Amino acid sequence: MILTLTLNPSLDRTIEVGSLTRGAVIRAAAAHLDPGGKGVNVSRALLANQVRSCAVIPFGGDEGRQLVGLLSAEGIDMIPVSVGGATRSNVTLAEPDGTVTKLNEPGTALTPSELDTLASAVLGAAESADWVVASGSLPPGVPVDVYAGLCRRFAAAGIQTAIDTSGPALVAAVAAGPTLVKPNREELAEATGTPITRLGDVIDAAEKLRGMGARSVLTSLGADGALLMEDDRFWYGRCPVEEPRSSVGAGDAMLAGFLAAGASGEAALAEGLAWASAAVGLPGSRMPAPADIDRSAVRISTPDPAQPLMSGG
Ligand SMILES: Nc1ncnc2c1ncn2[C@@H]1O[C@H](COP(=O)(O)OP(=O)(O)OP(=O)(O)O)[C@@H](O)[C@H]1O
Ligand SMILES: O=P(O)(O)OC[C@@]1(O)O[C@H](CO)[C@@H](O)[C@@H]1O
Repeated sequence: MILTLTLNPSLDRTIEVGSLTRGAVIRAAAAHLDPGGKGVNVSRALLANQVRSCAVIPFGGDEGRQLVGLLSAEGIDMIPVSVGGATRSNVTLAEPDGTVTKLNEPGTALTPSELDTLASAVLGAAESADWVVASGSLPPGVPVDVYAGLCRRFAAAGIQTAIDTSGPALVAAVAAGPTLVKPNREELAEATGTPITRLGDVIDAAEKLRGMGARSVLTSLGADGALLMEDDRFWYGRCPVEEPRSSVGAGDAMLAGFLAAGASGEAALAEGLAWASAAVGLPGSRMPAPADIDRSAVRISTPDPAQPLMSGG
């Protein structure tokens, strides 16, 4: 079973627009509402592919009740912890060429006692978990070492941990020795203080992150694919998408596919890439089901360190 913790979940509203013009009234072509937050998405992708998972989330206000309702309707196994503040809403503006612009609210603060309740819920449920995935930003006021503290407790109990966060929370968690981290290009550059413009920079920075404490590093590189580094070995892969619709949640789908396939080596990287590109071809932050996933387009190759990275970050 894979347990996920999302301290800052969201209602994800995706609005499809023809183009973006600042200051204009833009008439939307379509809109979608999805349950959101990085760990929530990992659980949704796992459920869609019949892999057991349980999502721990705080929820509050009308938005929080709506989030729990949407997750219940999807059949997600979850431990919702009621909190005083309202769950945030995040908005994505999606253009026809697949470009997405995201507006993420900060989220509402968790009190120390709410944080304790959430930590107890995770520690209790983790007894029957193979992995604990802690993902996403921290709401205001939550200490930056919260994931680090959990990593240490799980390591002592022999439970594997995967971390997908950014900034100081990522740096603190890495120092606590997680089994796996899943930065994107920007997060890897920030955590290591290294500019990343070529594939060789990703290899060097991932090695640096391993030196800082992470056991394996799965770096997602948008349209440039992903690079997995573990035990001094690395693999690079890509999976082109013919018609990108929304990359929101693609990194979460990648992490879910990677964990579902054993979380190590070329085969797990290939599965993560297949799930991620399937997510990119779907609207909003919809997670791919088996019928959406095409493994035939995945290409794993020896990385050329000089290869420039084309996608942003
Ligand atoms: N335009 C694209 N074409 C092909 N694959 C893509 C594209 N965008 C994303 N991907 C796939 O999705 C993976 C995750 O994308 P990205 O690096 O943007 O993750 P992320 O920043 O963690 O995203 P999120 O936080 O929204 O989940 C990439 O490694 C790649 O495999
Ligand atoms: O603000 P955070 O926590 O960094 O990211 C939140 C978020 O952008 O991540 C998911 C996609 O990965 C979305 O469902 C959600 O809106």
